[in-house]
Amino acid sequence: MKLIMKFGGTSVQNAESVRRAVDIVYDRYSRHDRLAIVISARRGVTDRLITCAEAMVTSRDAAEVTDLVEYLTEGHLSTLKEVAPDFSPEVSGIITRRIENLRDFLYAVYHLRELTVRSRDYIISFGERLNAPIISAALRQRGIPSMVLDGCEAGILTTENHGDAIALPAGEARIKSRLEPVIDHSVPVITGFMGCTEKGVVTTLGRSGSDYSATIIGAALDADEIWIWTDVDGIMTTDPRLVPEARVIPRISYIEVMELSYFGAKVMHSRSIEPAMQKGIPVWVKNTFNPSYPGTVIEGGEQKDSRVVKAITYIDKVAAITIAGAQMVGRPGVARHIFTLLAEHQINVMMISQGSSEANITLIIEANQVRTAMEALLPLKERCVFRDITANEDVCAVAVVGSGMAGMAGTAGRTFSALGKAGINVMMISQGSSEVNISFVVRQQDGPRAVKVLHDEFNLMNEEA
Ligand SMILES: Nc1ncnc2c1ncn2[C@@H]1O[C@H](COP(=O)(O)OP(=O)(O)O)[C@@H](O)[C@H]1O
Ligand SMILES: N[C@@H](CC(=O)OP(=O)(O)O)C(=O)O
Repeated sequence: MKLIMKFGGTSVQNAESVRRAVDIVYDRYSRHDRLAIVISARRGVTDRLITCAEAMVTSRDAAEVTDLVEYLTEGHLSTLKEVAPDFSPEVSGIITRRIENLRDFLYAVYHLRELTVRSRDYIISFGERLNAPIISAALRQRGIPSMVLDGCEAGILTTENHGDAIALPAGEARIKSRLEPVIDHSVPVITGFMGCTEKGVVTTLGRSGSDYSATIIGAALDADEIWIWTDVDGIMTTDPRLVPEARVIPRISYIEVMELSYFGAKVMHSRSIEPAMQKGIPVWVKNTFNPSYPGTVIEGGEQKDSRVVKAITYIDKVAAITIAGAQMVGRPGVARHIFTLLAEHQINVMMISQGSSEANITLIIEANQVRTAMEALLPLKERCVFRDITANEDVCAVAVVGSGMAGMAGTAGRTFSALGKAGINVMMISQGSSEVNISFVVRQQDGPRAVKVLHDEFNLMNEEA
């Protein structure tokens, strides 16, 4: 079978996890599967790269670079020595040179006091670019022929919106022509999270974007299956870190996972489902640390079971922007002005609610975009399009997801009466037109409890509905 396997940050974060990943690849290789491997940066590395790059704009003496270089060198080279001793001299040269290149780039940001979106993407792509040579060497150490390709070399072509780029259909033929001949004789290790524009400028696909890399490649190669290897047994009824009784969902539909990931289920990147869905390729989510467990399969069709609700998600890094004023009532074009300005500033609106009197509109956006959104919209206030604009960062969004709720009365009633009984005040409600989710906003401190209350209400910890 033609199989794409993606290993997330925890699955490649040290020698022990790399060995497990290599065992998994070896198992499929010895069954004569045609394989392409997509890897993430080691856990924590992307965060460190972002912090250091941002610090360079104001840093006093760029001392952060020295710390980062030490951290990256120590972590990567020690793992390399353990998992691929025969290849260590050759590959450590590649890694050291790459770290030097990164260091020079960070110093350039420090001297220029400017971090452009392009530079930021280039810098944060180093997490994957430092890791891929290690995984590939570890495969060769195990007798598996392997080579490294970065996302750009693999043919992933993207839009120019840095930090959250989207794959362009034109990349599909390119990926196919570059990778098909390779997988006949080798197991390529491809850096996740990155692609490039038509002009060859490096872009990144958004946090957790390696899942997306895997499905872009899987779709372009018409893979039989895509396997996402992570640190939990599959997609669960909610984040197990929030509710330890959470249970693995054996089968779930593409649409349901899209909703789950959009509303914060970190286990899959929200855009990663679409390429697989378009080609009808099953995506399995599996645990690197428990590989014999079947995991979750994400497929087409309704995957209806007796349950109306399959999972609850929670996203805490959001903010509510409320725009109010009687002058908006009955006046066409106000919403257009607002959304055009937000789009021009690359602000993604996650939820919208408009009061029936039309005197106010509330938008939920990512918390780190609040300042940009306020600055973008203020000119409308000055032009008296509305009276007032406020931001509330003490909020979080919760979503109840399940395709079974479409056309079934009662889910919203049960959801809100359970929250009411628990004394949780709901500040805003929205239901997607697909009727696969009901999402709502509560105060940040109520979020985890709302998830727990609903997980209990819909009896999600038990196998039977
Ligand atoms: N519904 C869910 N099902 C499974 N995991 C979830 C869910 N919601 C959130 N998570 C979290 O997602 C984590 C896996 O995502 P991530 O840390 O990005 O892994 P990786 O580094 O392998 O890509 C899990 O450890 C879990 O805490
Ligand atoms: N390194 C990227 C991409 C990624 O997909 O990571 P993970 O697979 O660990 O979620 C990030 O941290 O966002």
